[in-house]
Amino acid sequence: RTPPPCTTVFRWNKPTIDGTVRFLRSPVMPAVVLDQRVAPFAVPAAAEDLLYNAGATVGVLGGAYALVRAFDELTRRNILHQGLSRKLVHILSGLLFLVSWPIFSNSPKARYFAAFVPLVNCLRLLVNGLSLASDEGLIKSLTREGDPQELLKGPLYYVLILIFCALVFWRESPIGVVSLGMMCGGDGVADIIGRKYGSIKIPYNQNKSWVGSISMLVFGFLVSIGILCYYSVLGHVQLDWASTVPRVAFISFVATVVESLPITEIVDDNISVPLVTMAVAFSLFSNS
Ligand SMILES: Nc1ccn([C@@H]2O[C@H](COP(=O)(O)OP(=O)(O)OP(=O)(O)O)[C@@H](O)[C@H]2O)c(=O)n1
Ligand SMILES: C/C(=C\CO)CCC[C@H](C)CCC[C@H](C)CCCC(C)C
Repeated sequence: RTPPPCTTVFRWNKPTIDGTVRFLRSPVMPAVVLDQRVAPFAVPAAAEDLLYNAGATVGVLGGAYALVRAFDELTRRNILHQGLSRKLVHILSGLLFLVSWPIFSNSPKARYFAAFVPLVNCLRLLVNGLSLASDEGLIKSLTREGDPQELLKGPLYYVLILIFCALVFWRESPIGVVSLGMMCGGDGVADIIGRKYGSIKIPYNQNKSWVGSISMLVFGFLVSIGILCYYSVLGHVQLDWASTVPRVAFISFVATVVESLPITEIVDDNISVPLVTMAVAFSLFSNS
């Protein structure tokens, strides 16, 4: 069948939802105009979409592996303390995962390809946490004391939240973005700043400090707004910023209060912070 006579802005074969191989001008990538009448052959869009997303998954998996290995190496060489390395992996993994979401296609199935990355890491954590294997680099860069069973707590909850946000909220909703912004960006920075400068403790929790909580509030808010701007520029979300900014600020405040509570012994921050953030964000954004 002769392809329709039309001119298309070519964007690296990023297929679209309705099955046509229609290309969108990207604010990020250079655009090349291609006349489909001279296209050498047409690959079914579904197959092209699958190959495209599979490639993106492999690339992001490689990035995840490289990130953990890099911090393992920095810890081995005593360039970074193990605790700081763990927190930096905590911050960067989730935020870079969010940054990677627009790489995937516009297909409704793209979120499953993205979620496969934290799923693979979830299996790595389970296998090593149950001592069925022993990836010393993984254990050293993701645990406080080098105990493999630590992988089955904070890190495991962390990747499960990444999977949940990718599948349930994906790029179209600010809820997943803000939840991960507060869990990864906010909580991670609270630890780093709080440990170093947190001499004035919070009255109701002597393990947390004012400067740590304020750092979480500010950094978590800025990261969430930054990622939402990034998604907005790429066309994944359309937000009324006049109402979005105060809503994200309020959500960040609530998440920070929850993180400051003396409940770590009962529920891990990697569960309480994102779940409360999701609940508040859902109530504030679901009617918009
Ligand atoms: N609002 C906060 C949060 C953390 N901290 C500092 O960071 C340390 C670790 O914080 P916490 O969030 O409890 O870390 P964990 O979640 O237990 O650490 P991990 O993520 O490594 O499990 C605290 O003891 C404290 O010194 C702080 O001062 N103020
Ligand atoms: C130590 C951590 C949490 C405890 O508070 C972080 C655990 C990190 C995971 C094991 C690795 C997760 C990788 C991401 C799913 C994907 C990152 C992709 C990006 C391109 C680097």
